[in-house]
Amino acid sequence: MKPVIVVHGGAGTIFKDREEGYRTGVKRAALKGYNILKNGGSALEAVEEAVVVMEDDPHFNAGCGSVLNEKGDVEMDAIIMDGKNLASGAVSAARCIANPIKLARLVMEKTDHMLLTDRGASIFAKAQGIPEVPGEMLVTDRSRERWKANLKPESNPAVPQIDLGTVGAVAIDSDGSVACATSTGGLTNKLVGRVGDTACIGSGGYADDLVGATSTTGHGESIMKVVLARLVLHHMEQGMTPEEAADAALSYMKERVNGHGGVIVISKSGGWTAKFSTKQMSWAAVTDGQLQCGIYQGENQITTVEEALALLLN
Ligand SMILES: NC(=O)C[C@H](N)C(=O)O
Repeated sequence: MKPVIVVHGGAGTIFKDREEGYRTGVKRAALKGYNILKNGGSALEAVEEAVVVMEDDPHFNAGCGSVLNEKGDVEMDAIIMDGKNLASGAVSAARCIANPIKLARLVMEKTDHMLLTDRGASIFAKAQGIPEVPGEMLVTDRSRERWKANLKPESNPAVPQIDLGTVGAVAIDSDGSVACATSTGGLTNKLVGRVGDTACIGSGGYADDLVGATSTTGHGESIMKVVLARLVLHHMEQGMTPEEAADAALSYMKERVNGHGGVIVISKSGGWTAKFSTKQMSWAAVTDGQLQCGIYQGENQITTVEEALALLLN
């Protein structure tokens, strides 16, 4: 099987001055994951590392760069899933760690559980030797400004949600195994303790070697109502291509609950797509030595991996 990785940097509206940062970020993440796959690494490893790259990049709403809750704090959700055996691990309302996706993987591998939240996630992180980082280190000037602006009585609650920026990855490795990973700071000015779609299996992501894998982004409460990731896979089980399945699931979410978002999808045969019902979604994919990337509907910039690497290193 030819390895493939697809990543997203969130669905929503990306402001012009931030486009380049998003493009570079998703390309870097996809190349990192692809390199792992090319060297015989597993899909699970590839999606985790790709997500770590974006959690560490302050452009994205995950890890450093996460949006702030109503109290001005970062609380993060993340999930990882292995298509081989349907194992998954997740954390919600996780605080003061750099890479929630790593903690999610430890939940999967070191506990009998699938989701740890808030204080429990912190206790577990400490027990696993994950360094605590001061919450402030995850906060960018931009997220603080937006948080403050949204506290003003005249602020429009719909506006803060337009540039989302959750991150995710799906991959298939040379053994034909699939995996997904998704990580987010959630929604700006959310209530303390709000658990979003990202931490919930079937909503924020799903992976099954018998079908394929999906990672989602968008309005979490809508995604949870339609269990978006599992819905995409359900459509593929019924014979749809990744593209048809993504379109059908996103249309259903729009029509049924007026929800918008995006998905990246990979099938068990290596077919893939990146689709969104928002104005934009940053995404990148690597397969066959070729990197593809886009932000706008219908956009697909294609370069060779060598060209992309040369540009990124400059
Ligand atoms: N940016 C996003 O995708 C937000 C995320 N789905 C949430 O609602 O927590």
